[in-house]
This record gives sequence, structure tokens and C-alpha cells, in this order.
Amino acid sequence: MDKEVEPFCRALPKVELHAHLNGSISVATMERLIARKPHLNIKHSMTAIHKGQRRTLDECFQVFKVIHQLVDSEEDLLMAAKAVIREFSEDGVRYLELRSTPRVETNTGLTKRKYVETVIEAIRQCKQEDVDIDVRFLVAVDRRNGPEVAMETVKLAEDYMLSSEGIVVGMDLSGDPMVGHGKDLLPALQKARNCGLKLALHMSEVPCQKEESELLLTLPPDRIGHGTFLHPEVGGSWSLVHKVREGNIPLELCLTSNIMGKTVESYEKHHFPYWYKLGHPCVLCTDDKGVFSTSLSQEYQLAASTFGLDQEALWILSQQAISCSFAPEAIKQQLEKRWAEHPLQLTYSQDSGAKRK
Ligand SMILES: CC(C)=CCNc1ncnc2c1ncn2[C@@H]1O[C@H](COP(=O)(O)O)[C@@H](O)[C@H]1O
Ligand SMILES: [Zn+2]
Repeated sequence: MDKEVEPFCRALPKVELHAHLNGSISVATMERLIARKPHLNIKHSMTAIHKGQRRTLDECFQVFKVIHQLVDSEEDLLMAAKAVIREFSEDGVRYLELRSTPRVETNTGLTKRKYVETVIEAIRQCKQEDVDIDVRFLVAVDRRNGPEVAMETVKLAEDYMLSSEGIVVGMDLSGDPMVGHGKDLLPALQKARNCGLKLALHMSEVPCQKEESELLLTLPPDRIGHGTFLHPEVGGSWSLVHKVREGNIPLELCLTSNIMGKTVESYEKHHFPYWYKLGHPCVLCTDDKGVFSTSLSQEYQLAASTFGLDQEALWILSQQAISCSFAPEAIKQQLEKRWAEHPLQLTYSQDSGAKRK
């Protein structure tokens, strides 16, 4: 691999649009959380999947249950969220959309409202502390919890969209794709859309979701998470591809997550090139940087080495992610300006200028 790719990807200003809060907790933060709750007897091996290891989707979802035991109070959540935001910033992420599922924890008195407020507070505190990153919050619906909870979550998200000064911008649909059906959640998602919340939905993460994806595309979503099995070569359909292309709906693509969760056989077989070659908007994301021991820089490096992307292509990929974000127009313009004035942009344009000569 080009030895300059690693520092380039780290220095590259980046946009992260698909990051689950509790899946993004680093080893260092996990250590602090484990130390706070020694009685749980939780080992590191239970909260992360390391390089070279692969687990079934089911096994991966067990990991979240363990992490949720470690993050079950307002204090834990505030500490974890702030650490995650700082780490993304240290990795060169300048705009982040963090998603998380509001939870009730009776032991500690955590309510769903408190949960959302704590994540918002973490975002505000990072801003006050001048952490170099703009953070927005997508309130997540866990598909496992059914239509009533989904509707309740939409109402919660709507409330905070109106009162969080632009921090809450949308909703995510996630959770074990083998559980529940999107058709039951459609009314809640429709309501979310109608009240102005943006929708980032996990779709076709597993092969058996063709019908569900057709249905969810009628909303339509503003972005798609994974979309691994949308295209006909992997059992999807032309109709799905056509609708996604027609709607120009960006895809959030998480290479390592798909390999480690065994929904994609190898990096080479990832669906990134399928969509990238079509010129469709693709955004590289981490999904769960803590659980999958990765970083956004590493995901850019992997895309570069696996699919032969040069520095110019990586730059364009990161810049195009700005327009796929749910940031208000004014913020998008500020980010565009920041990218245009970035020192790396100068070297890269000199390089590509030299290449052109
Ligand atoms: C298991 C695996 C391969 C994970 C990657 N793919 C995923 N697919 C669907 N939902 C997810 C995934 N990763 C994280 N989540 C959701 O994010 C939650 C953890 O973050 P949080 O508590 O919402 O802050 C999980 O409980 C789950 O609802
Ligand atoms: Zn995800």
C-alpha cells in the first residue's frame, strides 16, 4: 500500500454520518466504564471484536447488550458521549452525526427524555470546550421494540428537534435486521418525515429484506445505511437500484462492520464499487468504531487499498459527504469553505496539477 495513504487519511478532514453512540466507545473509555462497575465482571473481549475476528450478526448484537450494562446512567452516558465526540475529532472528523437509541434504566433512574437530554448536553459541552467538530444527533428507533415504541420515539425526537437549537436533526432505524418488519414501523417513520425530521434507515443489511426495502423506499428515506443486498447481483433487484438512483439517496457504507459482521465475505466483495462506479453518492462510515476496532481514517485507507482510490478520489469522497449530511445549508457552506481552504487541499491540488502537466 502507498505509505503516504495512512497520514493522508488521518489529515483528511472527514464527515461521519453513520455512528452508533454505544458501538463507538473506545477501549480506553471502556476501561473506565468497566472500572466503575467491577461487580459486572465484564472483560474487554465481551465489548469489542478485534482484527481478524468475525462474528455472526447475532453474536455482534449480544455485544451491545453488554455495553448497555456498562452505560446505564446519566454520568456514564455523558462521559461516553463526550469521549466518542473527542475521539472522532482527534481522527480528523469535522462534522459528525451521532445516533443513539433512548433507553430506560430503572436501576439508575435513566428515562428516555433524560437519555436524549444527556446526549444533547454532551454535544453542547464539547462545543463549549472548543472540540473541533460540529455534532448533530439522530434519535434511533430499535426495530425490535415495535410500532408503539417507534411512535413514542418519533414524538420524543420531534420535541427535541424543536427545542435543541438544531442539534436533533433526524431519526435512524436500526437494530437486529432479523427481528421485526419495517411495515409495522412505516406510520411512525412517515410521521417523523412529515414533521421535518430527516430519515437515515438501515436497509437491506441482510438478504431477506427485499420487500421491506421496497416499502421503506416509498417514504422515501433521506439516506440508506448499508444497503448491502439492494442490487440484483446479490439477490436484490433492478427496481430497488432504480429507486435508490432515481431518488439520489446517499448510501452510508461501513466496510469493516460488514466484514466483521459477516454480511459481506471480503473487502474485495463489498458493494462499495458497485455504487461508486455508478457515480451514486457513497459515504464511508464506521458504524461502530469501538465494537469493530476501527476509525474513519482507517475506513478511508481500506477503501483506498482495496479499490485503488488515489488521494484525489479520497478527497472528493470526503468532500461529497458534506452534501449528504443533514446539516442546515449555512453549515454545509461553512464546511465546504473549510474543505476548500484546508492545507491538504492545497497540496493535493498542487499534486493533481502536477499530474495533469
Ligand atoms: C451487529 C452488527 C454487525 C452491527 C452493525 N450493524 C448494525 N445494524 C443494525 N443496528 C445496529 C448496528 N450496529 C449498531 N446498531 C444499533 O445501535 C445500538 C447500539 O448503539 P446505541 O445504544 O443506539 O447508542 C444497537 O443496540 C443497535 O440497535
Ligand atoms: Zn449501523
